[in-house]
Amino acid sequence: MKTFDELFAELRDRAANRPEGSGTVAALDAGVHAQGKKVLEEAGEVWIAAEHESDERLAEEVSQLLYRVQVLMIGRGITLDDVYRHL
Ligand SMILES: N=c1c2ncn([C@@H]3O[C@H](COP(=O)(O)OP(=O)(O)OP(=O)(O)O)[C@@H](O)[C@H]3O)c2ncn1[C@@H]1O[C@H](COP(=O)(O)O)[C@@H](O)[C@H]1O
Repeated sequence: MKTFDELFAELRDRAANRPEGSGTVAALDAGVHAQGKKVLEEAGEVWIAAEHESDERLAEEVSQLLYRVQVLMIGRGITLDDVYRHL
């Protein structure tokens, strides 16, 4: 179990250290266009799960959307503070 902030720190570490086999490194290397498509794809899956699937499936899809949003943020070089100041 990890929090949103802990996942972000972990992904930034992946970006900095580029361990072999990391899906995050591959997603970052794919560029912002591909990262954006993943965000949209996962958002659609969240919507479908919310209307038609179980709470557990919905929670899983939300977790994947949060991951994809964080990858996009790191790809563009923005931080959690950049976002939090708008909340
Ligand atoms: N939380 C996630 C996470 N959520 C989603 N995903 C990726 O997103 C995929 C699911 O999304 P899709 O629906 O697009 O599935 P898919 O089309 O089958 O996947 P792809 O072929 O597109 O990769 C998963 O198979 C993972 O590749 C994640 N990948 C990694 N994490 C966490 O990120 C951290 C770093 O991971 P690595 O970079 O892989 O070491 C670890 O803590 C992981 O648990």
